Amino acid sequence: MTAQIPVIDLELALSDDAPEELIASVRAAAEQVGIIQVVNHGVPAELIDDFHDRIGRVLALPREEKAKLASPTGHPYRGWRQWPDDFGRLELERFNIGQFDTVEEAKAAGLSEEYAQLYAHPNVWPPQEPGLAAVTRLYHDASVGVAERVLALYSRVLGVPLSTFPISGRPYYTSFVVNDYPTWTHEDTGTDDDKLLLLEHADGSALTVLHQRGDYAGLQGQAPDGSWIPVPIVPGALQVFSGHILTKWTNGRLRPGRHRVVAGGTVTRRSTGVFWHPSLDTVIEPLEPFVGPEGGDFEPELLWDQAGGQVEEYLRVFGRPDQIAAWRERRPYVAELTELAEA
Ligand SMILES: O=C(O)CCC(=O)C(=O)O
Ligand SMILES: [Fe+2]
Repeated sequence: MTAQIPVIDLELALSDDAPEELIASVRAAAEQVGIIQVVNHGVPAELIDDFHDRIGRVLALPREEKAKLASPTGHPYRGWRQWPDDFGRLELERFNIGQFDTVEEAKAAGLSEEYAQLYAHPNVWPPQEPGLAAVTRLYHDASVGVAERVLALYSRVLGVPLSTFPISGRPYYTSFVVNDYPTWTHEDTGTDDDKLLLLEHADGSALTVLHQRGDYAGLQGQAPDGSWIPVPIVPGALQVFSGHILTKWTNGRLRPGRHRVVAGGTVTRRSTGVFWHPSLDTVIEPLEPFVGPEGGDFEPELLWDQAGGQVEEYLRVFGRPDQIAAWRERRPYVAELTELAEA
């Protein structure tokens, strides 16, 4: 059977009378692709629309207004940022929101003094959208609820109790990004590989819950044979990617959902990702039901060791010299673009 990214009725799949074919399609997708689409997922459509309308108004502001929304300390995962390609052309615009606004808020949620320092770099809330912070919180929490339910579904298809996964009793670690992709205005070779706006990757999360808007299937998920499966825009659906943590937990039984974004369409494509992880003090390692006598295939790693150094690692691999300088000097960074897109 060729690999597929099924659209799953989440409530039905979690119910006692879930049809066996439905469970089988979830199992096949989780084992082969690591991506599903879910409907009947419990996030109200009005909440998704409200969030997207608000963030959409922010992203539609003139560039000089948006430049004021860059992280004041040059943090690559806070506030607004444009991302040029190797030719200096706009490839992706992002708005990142940290899980907590302040160190104090992080500590109140149960983070240690050390871990709470991640939030010493403040979020940037646009003054033009006073309600955005509250709506983001609701949308974030609802997306986390989807991740929890999908993990419950995956534990069902794997035949293990949900309590196998070390997620209870401590605060989750999450990150949050809005991606805004320009339409393609350059030469079209007719090959997807030549118009990638986000290169192929799998997320570092346990699960990622993603909402997408646009007028073409720009998101693609990778099949086991390396081919790419378009993930169409299904009204009301959310996409759920398995991240590296889920793969490590299941000792490779569940595949990380490799995905990429190809340009196209006639309107700006937009997506919002909520990256869901266990708490920062979790040692990520293959869990007992998935490990045979020969031991696990992955080395244990404290999540903090990855998350705490994420900015440095990101800048080491992808940072441009002026971006790195801005971060070292704790000042805002706005990328230079060769061709300035409208607004
Ligand atoms: O825009 C998309 O559909 C995917 C975004 C994504 O993969 C990411 O932000 O990690
Ligand atoms: Fe991703």
